[in-house]
Amino acid sequence: MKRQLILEDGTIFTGEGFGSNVDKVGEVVFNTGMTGYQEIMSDPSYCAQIVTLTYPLIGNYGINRDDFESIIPAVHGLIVKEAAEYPSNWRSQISLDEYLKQKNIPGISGIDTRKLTRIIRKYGTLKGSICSMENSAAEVIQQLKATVTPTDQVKRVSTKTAYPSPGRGSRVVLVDFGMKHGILRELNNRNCDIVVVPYNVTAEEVLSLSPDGIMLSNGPGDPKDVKEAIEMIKGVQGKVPLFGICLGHQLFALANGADTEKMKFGHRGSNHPVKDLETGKIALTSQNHGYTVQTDSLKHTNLKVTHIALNDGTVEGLAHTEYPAFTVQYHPESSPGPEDANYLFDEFMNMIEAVNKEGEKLCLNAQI
Ligand SMILES: NC(=O)CC[C@H](N)C(=O)O
Repeated sequence: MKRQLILEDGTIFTGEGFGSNVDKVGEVVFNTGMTGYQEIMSDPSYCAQIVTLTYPLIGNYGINRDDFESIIPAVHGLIVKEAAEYPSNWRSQISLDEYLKQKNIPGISGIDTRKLTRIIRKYGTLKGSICSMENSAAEVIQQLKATVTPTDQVKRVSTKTAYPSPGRGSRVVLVDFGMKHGILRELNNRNCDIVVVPYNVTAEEVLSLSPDGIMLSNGPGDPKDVKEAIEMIKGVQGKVPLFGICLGHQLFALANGADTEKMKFGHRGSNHPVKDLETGKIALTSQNHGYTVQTDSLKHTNLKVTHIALNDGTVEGLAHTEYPAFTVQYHPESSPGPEDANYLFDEFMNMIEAVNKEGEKLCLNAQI
C-alpha cells in the first residue's frame, strides 16, 4: 500500500507502507548502523522519534527473542530503503513487518534514505509524519509546524514502581529514565544486586536502599525536562559512587552546574570514534543522542572532560574532580554495536570496591 512521509519543511516522499498502517508524527532522525535494527527500534531513548536507517537493506535477519532493549518499543516509526520480506537467520522468529504490525508502529520503505539523511544533515532534525495518501500534504505540513515537541517522554518510558533484579554482589540502584536492557544485562553479568527505580525517585529514597553504587540510565528527550532527577543527583553524588550513561551523563552535567544544548542532527550509529583523553586510546562506540553537554559551560564546575568525540570534538565523557562519579555520552552496553567501551562497567565495579575499602578503613580507625 502506498503511503507518504511528509516533513515539516514541505518535502514529501512516497513509499510503500509496511508494519502498522497508523498515521504517526515524530522527530525524524537517522541512524547509520549497518545492523542492529531490532535493538534500535526497542531502545526507549527513541521515544516519539521516527528513525531513518541509512543502511539500505533492513529486516534481512528478522526479529529474534533475545535482542530487545525494552518490552514495549516507544519509537514512532521506521523509514527504510528496502524492507526484506523473507528474513533468514537461525534466530529469527518473525519478520520486521510482523513485529511492527504487532507493536502498532508504522514503517515506510522505498524511501531515498540518502536524500532524506542529507536533508536532515543540512537543516537539522525535522518533524515528520508517516501517513496515508488520503491526507492532504498541506494540512499535514501545517499540523507538523504547529506540533510542539513533547516533554514527558521519560515519564512515558520509565518504570512506574521500583523492582529488584537480585544478585549477591554490590547493591546498585539503577535509575530508569528509559533504561535499555543492555545496562541491566551488564550489571547482572557482574553479579550486582540491582534495584531499578523510577525516574522521579528522591535522593532520600535512593539512599534509604543503602546502595553501594548508583547507575543513571539512558533515556529519551531533553535532559532539562527531567528536573526531579537533577535534584536527586545533587543529593546523592559524593555519598555513593555514581556512573551515568547518555541521558544520565547529561543530567549529571546539569546537576553540577554545566549546561546542555540540542545538536543539529545528533550522533546515532554504531561506529562513533571516541578518544579517552587520559590514555589517548580510541574506542569505537555505539551512540544515540541529540543533546550534548556544552564544553564552555564546564569551566566553572567541578567536572573534567575525560572523553571527546573525534568526529566533531563534542564532550563524550565526564568525571567529578572530588567525588567518585563518572559518566559517558555513548553506550558502553553497546546493544547494538562494538563492545570497546564495556570495560567502563568494570571501572564502576572497581570504584565501588575502592570506596567500600576506604569506608572499612575509616570504620576500623574510628574503633581504634
Ligand atoms: N540515549 C540517550 O540516553 C539519549 C539522551 C537524550 N535523550 C539525547 O537525545 O541526547
